[in-house]
Amino acid sequence: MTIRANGIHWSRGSQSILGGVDFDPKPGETVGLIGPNGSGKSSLLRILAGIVAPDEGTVTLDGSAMKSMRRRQIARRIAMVDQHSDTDVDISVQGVVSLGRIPHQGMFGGDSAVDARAVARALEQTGMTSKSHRMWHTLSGGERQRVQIARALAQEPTELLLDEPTNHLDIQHQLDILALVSDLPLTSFIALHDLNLAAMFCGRIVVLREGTIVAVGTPAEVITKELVQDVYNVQADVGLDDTGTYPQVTYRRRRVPPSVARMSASERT
Ligand SMILES: Nc1ncnc2c1ncn2[C@@H]1O[C@H](COP(=O)(O)OP(=O)(O)OP(=O)(O)O)[C@@H](O)[C@H]1O
Repeated sequence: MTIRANGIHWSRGSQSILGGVDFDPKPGETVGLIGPNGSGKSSLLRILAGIVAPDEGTVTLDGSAMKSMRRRQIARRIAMVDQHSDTDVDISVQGVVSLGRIPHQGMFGGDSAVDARAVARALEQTGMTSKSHRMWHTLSGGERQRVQIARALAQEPTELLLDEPTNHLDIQHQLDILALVSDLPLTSFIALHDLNLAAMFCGRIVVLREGTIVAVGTPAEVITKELVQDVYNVQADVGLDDTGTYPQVTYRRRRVPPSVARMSASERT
């Protein structure tokens, strides 16, 4: 068993952000969460991570309600990388990644050899070993992203939640990080905007629109030209990759409406 969402509702003020989300992933599967801006992907990930409590519904971990679990218990299982991880503290790359070990340490610290091995492995997996002594604030955006992923891997979670993990990454690192995550023997939820990467690396795709799930299935079942048109209001062609394994989307360029085309550049901004 793994994380399960049952009838999740979450509102802020008068805005309903998640309106009844049910999802029951298979242990070990890589789930891609896709949907337009503001459709509720980050909110759902934060609820699944136990960071935010839903107004209605429950999240369970191996059948136990997460709200009845202690923070540390949850942190030993679930690691999350959100979109805006940052710190003002003067801390090295190694220091950031070592934070992932805290849930496994008791009052007097943990097994330092086990912790050091987990940190070294996570740095290696994310290609950050050579920068382990650099200070966090000197890193590029993509390097910071990889360090946050290393921190989550050092946590040795059984469930990994990643919110737009490929933001800031060059194409090589996008492919490497998603290949790494999809090969790990853990259940992962990855919010992604890139439908082609979602199709390549996720075993199942969940599509959110305005806080509700509108489609769930394998990439081939879900990523269709009709869905891209319906959910994103974009025309696209959807074929299969060279190996015939997963769908690949080619977007059609939108025609600029004549009224906008006639405007000068300064009027457009
Ligand atoms: N704490 C909050 N208070 C008020 N509104 C919120 C809060 N968190 C999220 N929202 C709103 O909920 C909606 C869903 O936001 P969320 O960040 O979950 O969407 P998303 O699908 O991750 O979007 P994006 O693709 O742009 O990252 C948005 O309209 C957002 O403004």
